[in-house]
Amino acid sequence: MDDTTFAVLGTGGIGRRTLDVARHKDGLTPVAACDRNGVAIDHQGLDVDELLDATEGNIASGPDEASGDTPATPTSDYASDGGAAAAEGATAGGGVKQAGEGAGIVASEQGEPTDAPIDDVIAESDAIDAVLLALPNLEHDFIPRIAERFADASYEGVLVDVLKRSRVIGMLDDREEALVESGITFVCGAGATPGFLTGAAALAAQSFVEVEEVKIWWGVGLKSGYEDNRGTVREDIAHLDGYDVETAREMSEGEIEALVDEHDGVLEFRDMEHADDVLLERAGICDAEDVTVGGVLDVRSDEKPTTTTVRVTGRTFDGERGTNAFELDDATSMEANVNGPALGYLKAAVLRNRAGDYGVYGPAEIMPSF
Ligand SMILES: NC(=O)c1ccc[n+]([C@@H]2O[C@H](COP(=O)([O-])OP(=O)(O)OC[C@H]3O[C@@H](n4cnc5c(N)ncnc54)[C@H](O)[C@@H]3O)[C@@H](O)[C@H]2O)c1
Repeated sequence: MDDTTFAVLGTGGIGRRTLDVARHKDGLTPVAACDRNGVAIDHQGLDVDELLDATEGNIASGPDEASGDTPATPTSDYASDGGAAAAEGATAGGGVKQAGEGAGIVASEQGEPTDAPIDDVIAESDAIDAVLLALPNLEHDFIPRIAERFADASYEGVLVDVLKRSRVIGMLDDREEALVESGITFVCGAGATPGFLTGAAALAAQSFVEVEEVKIWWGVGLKSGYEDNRGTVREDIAHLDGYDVETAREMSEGEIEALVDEHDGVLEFRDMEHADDVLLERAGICDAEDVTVGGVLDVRSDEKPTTTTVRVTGRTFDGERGTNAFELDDATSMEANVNGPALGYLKAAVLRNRAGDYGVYGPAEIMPSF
């Protein structure tokens, strides 16, 4: 495969690791990255070492009145900051400011401050083969609206997101005509779950002619990465009983810490609204209602609190009933399991895009078909 130029929107916990992991994949050149305050663009290739050093413990995840994109609907883009309200003025790792002017990418020699980071990347998108969206999605239509903006600019290339919630997929489908017209191949939900584990379920289903049940159970230990993964933790809280995206978005950092304390740092989730269900249904593998997703997040230990597994139960053509299981090693981190697959799906999508295959795909569709 020829060299692929790519951009990362959002350089928080996930986006920073995307740049890091991409160095270990063949033929990927990062040419643009942005966060809520700034943008870095170099068509010859960004200096990833310098960018990662400058943003270590300094990811601009908190809100900043002057920041964000030039929003079509200001409240939505503001809300999509990961909502880390009380991170304003907070310091992390070596006392580097996390919010306000000077936070995030603008601390890099390659970064420029901007009021419209995403538009700045779109303006350069003629020379960008693929874009990975590592943005928070506390506003359901945030990522679909960004896809629309790329289509409005007649972008021809790949978009990949790592979103989690089922209902976003329908919003992308609603925009599919515009995406196809523009020449966009969009792979949605291409992180770990959904993403890697959805793809694993699609593969595990190949033994069967009828799938009865898919059970996804994940474990994440985040002690060392908690500061750098606040967006992810906040979005996960929205899946707890008694919480939703609105309440999670409004919580102050202190309230989040109190909630984490109440649970001794360990949050357990059952029946999460994760898009694995609709993504498996759209690939024809099973009904969405036959998929359950849950897991355990420990923000006080790097050890995974439980082993991540995918179990697919079904019937074979010759009348047997069985369960195929896929298990991740406890030594593999959440970041490794989101970014390896996200970049893998990105590369697969570039091949499709170059073949003229446009539209919205889920991770289970870029696998053997059912
Ligand atoms: N599918 C999976 O398995 C999986 C796993 C982990 C995280 N995620 C998702 O990844 C996403 C990112 O999580 P994170 O922990 O990296 O979040 P984060 O809060 O650490 O980082 C978010 C980044 O987006 C930037 N940003 C926010 N609003 C912006 C805007 N309007 N314009 C430009 N940049 C903006 C911030 O400055 C920051 O750099 C979340 O939606 C999370 O749910 C998915």
